[in-house]
Amino acid sequence: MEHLKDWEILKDQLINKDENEVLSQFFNFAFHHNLSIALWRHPHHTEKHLILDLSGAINYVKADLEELDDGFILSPFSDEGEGRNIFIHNHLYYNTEKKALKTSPYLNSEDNNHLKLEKLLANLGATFNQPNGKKTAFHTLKNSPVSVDGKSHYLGMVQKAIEAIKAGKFNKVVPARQQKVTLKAGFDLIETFEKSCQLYPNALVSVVSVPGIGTWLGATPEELISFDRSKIFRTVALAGTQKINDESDLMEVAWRQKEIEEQAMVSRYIINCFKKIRLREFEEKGPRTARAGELAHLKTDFLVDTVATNFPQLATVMLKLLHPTSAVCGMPKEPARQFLLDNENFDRSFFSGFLGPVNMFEETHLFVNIRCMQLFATEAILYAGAGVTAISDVEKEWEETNLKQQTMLKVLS
Ligand SMILES: C=C(O[C@@H]1C=C(C(=O)O)C=C[C@H]1O)C(=O)O
Repeated sequence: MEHLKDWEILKDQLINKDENEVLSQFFNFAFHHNLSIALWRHPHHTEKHLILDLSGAINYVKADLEELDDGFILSPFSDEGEGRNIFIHNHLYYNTEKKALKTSPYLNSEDNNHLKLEKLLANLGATFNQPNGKKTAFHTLKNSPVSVDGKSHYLGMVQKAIEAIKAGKFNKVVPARQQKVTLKAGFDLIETFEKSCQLYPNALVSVVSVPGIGTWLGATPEELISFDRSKIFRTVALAGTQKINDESDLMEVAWRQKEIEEQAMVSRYIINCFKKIRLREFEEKGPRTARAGELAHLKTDFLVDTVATNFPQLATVMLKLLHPTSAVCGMPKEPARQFLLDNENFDRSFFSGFLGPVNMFEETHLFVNIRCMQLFATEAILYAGAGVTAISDVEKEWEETNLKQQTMLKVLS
């Protein structure tokens, strides 16, 4: 195949280049050719994965994991009609440690796209021949959302939530808010991604950029579901927040009743989902304290052997039941979601949705999209929510959203 030859040349060009420059060139290429691109680094790992979708289309899919090819999924908080999930195909894969490039079998097929793809690959080769020097380009929406409510609106909403809980409408709700930040003059997407990787080793750090949809960057500590090569399913109950510093000993962190109950609700929610599908054999570990940058959370791990339980579609089934979890929406789910729709005054879009690699090297790792921001040409919108229960204090919940937004403010500074 002709293009494989091009590909080998490209590989030679990449091998001696600076890592950030290579990543930046991939984004510039995606921007100029209107292609979707995703870059991510797993928690506790150093290698970075990048995929490029050469189809030039926005692919909307259902989150049926068994049906999907290998790629990266980006899903909104609210998926009313289902099928609003965006899928980035793994047509082209780059790994920073192996310096390896892999093309999908799709590229070798003789279909109509073949010539277009060959041309794109040749162009990509040319991109790497040019000196970079410029900032990284990325897809943006023209207008950033206009309404960003301030503190008084948030405090009012939390107060209203507490009253609704006391009136028995629901047990917990997670009101969120936006914060608009002007990007500093020298802002660079790849440098910001790198800084996030360094600051947040326990997080899934990712950047996703899709034409007509925009660009999201985040460092999330919250795994929604994972399904690995040994067919083990995992999920976590993560909630309760307090500030810690770099030297804090996690064993020494003490929790108040409010956080203990709040997190127990998330655990109960997961166990109820298992009950609904009559799954009795699951392992539960925790809760214990987990670090997310300068924040501590309470975390319980759940694990299921899908071979032993004979439940190969567990990940897809649980994904539908779990999302949006009571960690980012509330409990029970429906009245909490309705409260958020009625009171938040903004579209959460992909905030508190989920994202991550699907069927990549036979593994799927989906995370809740928190500690993230939506990037525009000159500004970013940061998002954060806080879990409200009957014994919440309005000022403390506001402060908690500030602490969570610090995660991204720190990488922008
Ligand atoms: C909603 C967010 O985080 C979630 C809510 C938490 C809480 O209420 O204590 C803690 C961790 C996350 O599950 C966020 O970061 O915006």
